[in-house]
This record gives sequence, C-alpha cells and structure tokens, in this order.
Amino acid sequence: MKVLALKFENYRNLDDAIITPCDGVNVIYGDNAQGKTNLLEAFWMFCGGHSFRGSKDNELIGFGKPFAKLEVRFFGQDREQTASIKFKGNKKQVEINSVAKNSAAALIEKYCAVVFSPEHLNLIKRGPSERRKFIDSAICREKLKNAVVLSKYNRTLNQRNSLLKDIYRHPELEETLSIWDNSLLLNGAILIKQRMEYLQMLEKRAAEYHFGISGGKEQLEIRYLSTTNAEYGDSIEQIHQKLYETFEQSRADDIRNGCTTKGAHRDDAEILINGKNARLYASQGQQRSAVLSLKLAEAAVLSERMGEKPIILLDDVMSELDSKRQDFLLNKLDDCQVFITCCEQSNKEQLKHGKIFNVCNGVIS
Ligand SMILES: Nc1ncnc2c1ncn2[C@@H]1O[C@H](COP(=O)(O)OP(=O)(O)OP(=O)(O)O)[C@@H](O)[C@H]1O
Repeated sequence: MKVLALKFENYRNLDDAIITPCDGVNVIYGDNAQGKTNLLEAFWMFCGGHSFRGSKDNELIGFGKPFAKLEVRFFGQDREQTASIKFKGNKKQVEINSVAKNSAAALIEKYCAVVFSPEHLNLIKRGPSERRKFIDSAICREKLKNAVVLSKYNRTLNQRNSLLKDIYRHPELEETLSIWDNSLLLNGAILIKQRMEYLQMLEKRAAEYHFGISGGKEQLEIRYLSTTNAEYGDSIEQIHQKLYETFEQSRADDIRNGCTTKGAHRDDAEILINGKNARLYASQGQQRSAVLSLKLAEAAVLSERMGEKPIILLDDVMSELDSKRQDFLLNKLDDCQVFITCCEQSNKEQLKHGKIFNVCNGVIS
C-alpha cells in the first residue's frame, strides 16, 4: 500500500495543506513541538480512526476550529482509492471511495500501517501485559474471528474471577466453576496457539531486521513463556489438555487468591539479544533497535498474511541509535513506504534517496 496524497484541514496545529509523499523513505524534519508527530498521526488515523497516542477525537481538532478533516488518496488492493474522516465534537464521519460508512472500523481492511512511537519501548521495558497486548492486537488485526476469541476469553475470565471471589465466602459455589472453565479452556487453547504461530513468524522477520540494524552483531530471539507448559508445535487439543491439567492443579490457589492464577492472561514473551533477556541486560540503543525490529517484523508478517505492504510510521526513532543503525532505517527500508520524524540536521543529510518534509510551526514545506 502507498499513500499518494494526504490533505488536512484544521488538524491539530498543522496549516491546511496537501502533501504528496514519495514511494520510499519520507523524512519529516523539524525542531521540537512543530507538528511532526501530528503529521505522522494523520497518516495513521486511516487505520480505524483512532490516534496511536490515545487522544480523544475532539483533541484532534485545531484549537478554536469547528471541525477537522483528513483526506487520503492511496494505492491499495491494486487500485487507487480515497478515504476521508471528518471529526466534529466526538463524532466522526467516514467515507471510503466517496461512500459513507457507519464506522471508522470499515477502514481497517482497506488501509494498513504499522507505527513505532517511543511509548512502544515499554514492550521491552515493562511487564508481560505490554507484550501480550502487542501480540494480541497484531493477531486481532488480521482476522475478526481472532478478536472474537480474545474477547470471549477475557469475558469468561472476568466471570470466573468474580465467581472465585464469591467461592471464598460461599464454598458451595465451587461446583459451578466448571461452567466458566469449559469456555476458558477452549478459547484459551485457541488464543495460545494463535499467539505461538504468530510469534514464530514474527521472530524470523524480527531477527533478520535486528541483524541488519545492528550491522550483523546481534541475534534477536523471542520465546513464548507459557504458564501452562504449552510448547511450539502443540496442537490446540494438546494445549487444551495442558490447560485443563494446570487449572486442576491450581484450583486451590485460585480460590485462595480469588483470581485465575494461570492461563493465557498470565503468559509472557521473552525477548533476548545474543541470548540475554533484553529487559534486564540490553542498552537503551539495543532495546530501541529490538522494538524497531519487532515493529518492522509486524509490518512484514502483516504484508505476508494480507498481501499488502503496510506503510511504516516511525516517530522519534533516531535518538539513542548510532549512525550505522540510523543509516539502516534511512536507506535500507526502501521496499516499503516509510515516514520517519527526526530533529537532527545530520539525519536529513544521511538520507540517500527519498523526500524531506520540513515542519515549522505547523507549516510543511
Ligand atoms: N488540537 C490541537 N490544536 C492546535 N495545536 C495542537 C493541538 N494538539 C496539539 N497541538 C500542538 O501541536 C504542537 C506540535 O506537536 P507534535 O507532537 O506534533 O510535536 P513534534 O514536532 O512531534 O515535537 P517533538 O519533536 O518534541 O516530539 C504541540 O506544541 C501541541 O501543543
């Protein structure tokens, strides 16, 4: 997929304009607080209509303006297409190819992008829930039915946990636990299988990117850490059986703690650089390179599974990277359309082929 043109009106601090990026690497350059991330966010908004910064719709509208509107012309699914989103108050009006849509979710299957922002460093720096969220959201983006499995799992987990709290006070309720166990086992086994399959694909691509970014010095690995002894290659039935055995063994603990202590919601993925846990041992630059590799790998897997290369949006990636790693991002990713924000003049000068957009006080030149 390639963006051919982006038009914005009253969007955050950006001056109204139409910009036409190149097919390869586009550098968005400027000092702090000029509107670089705002521009990157505008490219992202067509992936379902939500900001990657978690902003509310009305925060996207330029101060004192009645509405904001974004329009994109892009090449995707072998043809030129258009989409627009108008934000007014907390409502959005979405059109795809001049046809009004009920929800911005309709954009998901048409337009695809992967974004890296500094908050994604939490993928390595923080606890297991960040990594589960990353894997689960990637899986859910691929198929609606994956999202259904995850939502059923979470719903049943909440219901089982409420029951566990009640059992503490009313032990006679324990026999009703199996009502929730059946659904949790089934959806948990499917979810774990999907995650493992996804991680195997992701690891292969991420290791290639990390090897490239680090100039061939570092080996990246990702391991699924299961609380139920599930292993790569297990069938759904085998994972189901392991989950069943784990639930049986941890039932007393679950009742004592008033929550489900093991299962897909407690699993993790360990990220290793040269065999060592990246969270504990990697430098800032190595952690940043690893997260970038994961994000680029996410884009590669998405393009293999959906048959469409997503655009890649990289916000503030250059800091903490040495010039060889920066060179990789600026000059070796040109088989995709890439947008990279940066503040350093030297990054602009490093770009061999591509387009540079200067952003100064919301004005793009
Ligand atoms: N709804 C809005 N209307 C007008 N201005 C806004 C709105 N939302 C944010 N801004 C302003 O946009 C400015 C630019 O923000 P942006 O995050 O794009 O900066 P940046 O160029 O990426 O800077 P940095 O390099 O520091 O990350 C900020 O000063 C912010 O106050």
